[in-house]
Amino acid sequence: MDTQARTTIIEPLEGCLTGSVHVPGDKSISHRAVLFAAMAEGTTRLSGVLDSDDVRSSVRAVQQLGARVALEKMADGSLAGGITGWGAQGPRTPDGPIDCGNSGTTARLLMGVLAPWDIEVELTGDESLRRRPMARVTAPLSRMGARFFPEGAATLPLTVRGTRSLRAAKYDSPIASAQVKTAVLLAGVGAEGTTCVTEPSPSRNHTELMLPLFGVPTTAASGVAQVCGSAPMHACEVEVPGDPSSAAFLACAAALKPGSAIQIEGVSLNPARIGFLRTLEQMGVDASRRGVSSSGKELSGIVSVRYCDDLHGCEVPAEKIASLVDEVPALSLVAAHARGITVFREVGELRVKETDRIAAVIDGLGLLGVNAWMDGNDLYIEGNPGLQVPEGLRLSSGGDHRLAMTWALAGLVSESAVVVEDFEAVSASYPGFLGDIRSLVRRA
Ligand SMILES: O=C(O)C1=C[C@@H](OP(=O)(O)O)[C@@H](O)[C@H](O)C1
Ligand SMILES: C=C(OP(=O)(O)O)C(=O)O
Repeated sequence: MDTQARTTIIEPLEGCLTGSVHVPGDKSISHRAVLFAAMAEGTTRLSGVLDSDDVRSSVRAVQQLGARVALEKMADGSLAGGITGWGAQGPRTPDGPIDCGNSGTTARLLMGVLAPWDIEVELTGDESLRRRPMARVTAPLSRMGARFFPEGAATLPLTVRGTRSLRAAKYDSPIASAQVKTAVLLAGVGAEGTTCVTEPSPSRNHTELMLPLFGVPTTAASGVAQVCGSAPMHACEVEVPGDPSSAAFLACAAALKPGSAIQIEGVSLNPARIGFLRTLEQMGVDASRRGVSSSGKELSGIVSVRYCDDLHGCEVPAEKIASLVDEVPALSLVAAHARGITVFREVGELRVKETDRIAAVIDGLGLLGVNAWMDGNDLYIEGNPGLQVPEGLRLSSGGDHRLAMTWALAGLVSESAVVVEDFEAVSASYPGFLGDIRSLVRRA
């Protein structure tokens, strides 16, 4: 690998992928573990926390708000240690704005964390985060009594003004978003009465599974997530399993690289997160999972994936998109190598992630010689079995970690190198991606 002026040359893998690997901690669960520990009374012990730029944004934020963080880097690269929360005393007013960096989860969840306190905090982020929609969270929180400035602000920077007299709410979310659901539920933890959220299809449920560990009465049944406030949160122990969204990149690599057969160990097998395995299976891939342990109600285990020499297109229905929302770029690359057409229904949300991932996938696959298009909010990909990347191909991540890994994958499984601009964006979620994938290479 050569790095020059923010471009990285990704050389093809010199052999198939075999053996076992552990992926780093789950990003969604790490954010929640850090934020909930900061909200709680006492010292929460955490292990397996992902050390990435996005999670560091959450860690810095809670430090600015008065939580005491004593996390250390472990030999396996994870963070472990204690976080002593502000508990009943509440967060303190930070010295200046809180910079959420590139992390949508940090910004949106913090709004819910701050809403039930008499505090004014300015939130901001990098160029990408300052373009992303925030009204989806400010609207329900405003109905509960929180205020946001400038009045009507729909993007960062904005100032949250919370209130101790926050009202509980019943919120029928128009989108399946775990960030929206979590922000409302966290606000509800500090409001008197029952706060509940419904959504059009199930989004990831890590919040509902973790809040009871911190002593918050929480239920989730028949599509309704509910908390009873106001509830004091107390310290507990949280063990973070491996990230299925990171595992998905290794799984897609194994499915595409001839001769490969890998096991990914210690991965979260939360059904709301492993839609990518079902989609790979539908495309003909031998992909399986085996649960071996659990932390609280989060199951984790081993994912096994083998190379597939007869990939075929499939249809992913709208109600399954939330279970693989961050994996659509990587799965699109697999679809680009498959026979026939793959369609991902109702993926309009991808337009407002770190980049417009729809435009990026269509443009990037176009440069690979693969036809992809949108019809309404459905993404279509017409695969090309035997696809090889053209010599000298240059693709840009646009600063988006999922695209950095998707375009790297295009080169890793091909016969020619690919130049990826701004590959460093991987540090948002999976700084060790290239090292992990190369650790699986066995020369023929
Ligand atoms: O709650 C979370 O941890 C996340 C929810 C999803 O976003 P939305 O809530 O916007 O769907 C996902 O894309 C993001 O990577 C993490
Ligand atoms: C969309 C993502 O994260 P966030 O919304 O936290 O920036 C992602 O990790 O792909």
